[in-house]
Amino acid sequence: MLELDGVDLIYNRGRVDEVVALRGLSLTVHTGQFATVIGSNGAGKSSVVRTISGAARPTSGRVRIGGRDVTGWPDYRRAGAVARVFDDPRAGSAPELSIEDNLALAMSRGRRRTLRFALSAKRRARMRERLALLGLGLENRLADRVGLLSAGQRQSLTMVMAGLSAPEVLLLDEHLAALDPATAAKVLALTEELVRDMGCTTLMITHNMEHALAMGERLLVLSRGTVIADLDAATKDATSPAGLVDLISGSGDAVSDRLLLGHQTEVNL
Ligand SMILES: Nc1ncnc2c1ncn2[C@@H]1O[C@H](COP(=O)(O)OP(=O)(O)OP(=O)(O)O)[C@@H](O)[C@H]1O
Repeated sequence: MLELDGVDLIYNRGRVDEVVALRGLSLTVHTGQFATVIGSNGAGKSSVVRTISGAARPTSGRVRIGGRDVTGWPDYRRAGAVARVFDDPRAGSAPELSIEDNLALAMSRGRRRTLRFALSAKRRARMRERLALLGLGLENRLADRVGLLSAGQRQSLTMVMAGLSAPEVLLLDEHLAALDPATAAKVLALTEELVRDMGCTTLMITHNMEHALAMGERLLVLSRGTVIADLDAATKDATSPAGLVDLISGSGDAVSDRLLLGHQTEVNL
């Protein structure tokens, strides 16, 4: 279970350029629940992700993972509990290392295990099995350097790597944003499968209203650093992109171009 309790995050506190990115944000995401998060530019989506991953420390409030208070834990200490997939497909893997070595590192992430342990025959079989799920043939290219892969292949690999580290919380931080629409659709389908397979608590940040509505069983709408709407599966199913636009603009936030563009791109496909 992931819990944020009265979290404030203030950047540049006490300076003229002070920004309140999160204000009194409280949120409970139950174990295994898959929630999507949407909001306009500057709503606080990245700040939520950074607060959970440990990249940013809240100014006040608590963060708990699996009942443990991790508020004061830096990101490296949370590595075994939290996996984050970034928008940049290059960010999650080492280009000079082989697919196999990248996966081995992912398996040992946050644990006291050596690379040799990670490369046992059993582990290699598990890698192959996971890669085969992608349907990209990567299971037969274990020795290839990751730098040779396309953006979509690399982001898919990053997703598999995130799963291998067996995190309690998976943060998908606009992980489709840099992919072309066709590749994004493939990685999206894969996301659904991997998240189900991993069974971990998942937050997927997106600018794409269709994706926010279609994925997961809960939708959180952020505005000005707080949750302004928390839709359960049934309400989400009954909500249209136009309804989401109304929710966001009703909160006083401008509906950013990226939200609208994402919507139109999907509609035109
Ligand atoms: N490192 C930082 N220093 C100062 N202000 C910041 C910093 N990071 C974010 N902010 C500000 O905090 C607020 C929330 O930003 P955040 O990046 O969390 O929003 P977001 O919803 O992810 O936006 P976007 O969709 O545009 O990426 C914004 O006003 C932003 O300008």
